[in-house]
Amino acid sequence: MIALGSDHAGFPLKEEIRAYLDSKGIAYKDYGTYSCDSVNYALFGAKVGKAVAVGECEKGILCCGTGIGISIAANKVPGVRAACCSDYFSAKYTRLHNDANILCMGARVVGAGLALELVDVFLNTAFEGGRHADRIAVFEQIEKGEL
Ligand SMILES: O=C(CO)[C@H](O)[C@H](O)COP(=O)(O)O
Repeated sequence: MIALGSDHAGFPLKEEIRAYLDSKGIAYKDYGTYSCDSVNYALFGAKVGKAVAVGECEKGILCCGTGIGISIAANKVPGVRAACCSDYFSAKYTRLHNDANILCMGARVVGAGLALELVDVFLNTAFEGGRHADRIAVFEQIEKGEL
């Protein structure tokens, strides 16, 4: 299950992604927003972040204007590793090396064609583990205030 979310600026891109997931038969839960009416992106970053952190959804996809604000919000939720990406290499390597669990994109940055390529590689690339797992383990220590 994929958690989807956006603010008003990201809403049109979220709708493109929703249609793409439908066409691929990939299950998702849409946490809003549901129109172009102005909203606060942090609320939707938090909703999707929590859904992923508690295991309700395996991964998340978030869109705002830049992808940055909504990624900052999602990353405040312990257990979330949200990556704001606008190129293929980063979307691939944030899975391979960072085990990112939320992909964030800016609807005012990337077109729908590129965004769907990023979604595809993000959802279909496995974490490499090994030396990268040791590095990810430090995130948890930071979250617990141990570092
Ligand atoms: O990108 C964003 C946050 O990082 C927001 O989508 C953006 O700030 C919204 O701007 P506006 O209210 O002018 O539509």
